[in-house]
Amino acid sequence: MAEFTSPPADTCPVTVLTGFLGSGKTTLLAQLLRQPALARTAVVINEFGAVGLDHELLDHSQDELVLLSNGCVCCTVRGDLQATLQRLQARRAQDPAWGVDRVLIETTGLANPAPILHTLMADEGLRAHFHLERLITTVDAVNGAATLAAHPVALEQVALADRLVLTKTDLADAPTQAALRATLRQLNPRAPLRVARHGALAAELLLGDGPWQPRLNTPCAACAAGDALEAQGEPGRGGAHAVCTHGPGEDDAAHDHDHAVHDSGIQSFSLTLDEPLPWDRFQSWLDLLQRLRGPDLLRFKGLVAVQGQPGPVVVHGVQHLIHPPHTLPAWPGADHRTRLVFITRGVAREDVEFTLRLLTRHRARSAAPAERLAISDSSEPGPTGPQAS
Ligand SMILES: Nc1nc2c(ncn2[C@@H]2O[C@H](COP(=O)(O)OP(=O)(O)OP(=O)(O)O)[C@@H](O)[C@H]2O)c(=O)[nH]1
Repeated sequence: MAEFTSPPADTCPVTVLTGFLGSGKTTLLAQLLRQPALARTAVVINEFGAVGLDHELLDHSQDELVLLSNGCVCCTVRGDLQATLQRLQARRAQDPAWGVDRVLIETTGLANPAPILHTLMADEGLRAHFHLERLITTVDAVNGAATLAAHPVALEQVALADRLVLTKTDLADAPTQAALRATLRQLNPRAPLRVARHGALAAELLLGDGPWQPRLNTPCAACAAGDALEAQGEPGRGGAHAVCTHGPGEDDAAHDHDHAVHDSGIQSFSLTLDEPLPWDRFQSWLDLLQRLRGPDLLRFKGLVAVQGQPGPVVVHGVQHLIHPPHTLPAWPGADHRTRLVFITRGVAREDVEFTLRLLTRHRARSAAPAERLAISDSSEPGPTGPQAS
């Protein structure tokens, strides 16, 4: 079992920022990095898909930004995280003028924090130079309850946090928020719960206060969390909780949670298009895709090159919610092509690409795109959130 003693005073604090897909991690991070408390922070961004976009949208020195893409720091690119931290430490040692005195790791929305904590706490080489300061979990006020009920990894993210941040409160009504707050309190009674509107939150409310304090010799946090959900009449871990196979009393962090969470029918793919698109047709396609496959579109985001626009349109969708797109005055990097990233459950890349190309090139007069997408017509209601404008 890893020993959890106070970290040496001269080790560098590491904050892990996690939260389910689209729950507002990057939005919060962007706001935090504007504050003096995080001026000397190296940021490690982990993206599930092969194409990363978040790093392009963050206004942070590229010298202090590392992208780990195409895998998850809790499993497939865990070794990359170790190597990245070792490189950061070597740079800090060689170049004191670099001035980095804090590391912030934004995980993918599908990451289980337990193995990440284990990496940070059990690797002796890393422990000599870094200590875990905070585990911050964002929870989306609109999708939070459904996400906690459907995705065991979201329970882990909430249960292990020592700060919870409720996002998108501007989009959720008071009863929805009250019910979610009650659930979060039950899942994790000790973590202060903060609210961030469009990421706005004082860094002092999240950081400081000494190192992260794990609960030792308790049942797995997610198992306990699942039990709490069941007690509320929600589907908790039940038979569907595939995360933990150990018994009460084992140390969460001491065994490998390298489980099948990413294999349960969830896939990621990206599309790149060379030619700028007509916005109205792109929007029609997005509406169709969302209407027919919304519940299975766990997350999509992208930079869209639009005909006649100097900068890209940024699009975001989270389950049934399409966030209002916004236009950037200029492209953030050298690549000016449309890039779309999808994380889906059972929506085939070929169908998404076929319908996108068909609808954006020729205004479809037949039902072909709808037929192609309506593999399992969800007959779910359309988006309840704000429509793309
Ligand atoms: N209305 C509203 N939208 C928000 C808020 N916070 C975040 N968003 C929007 O939610 C969408 C997803 O936010 P991100 O910060 O990219 O979420 P994320 O957790 O980093 O997403 P992934 O890591 O890609 O899964 C974006 O369109 C944000 O603008 C909020 O408080 N209110």
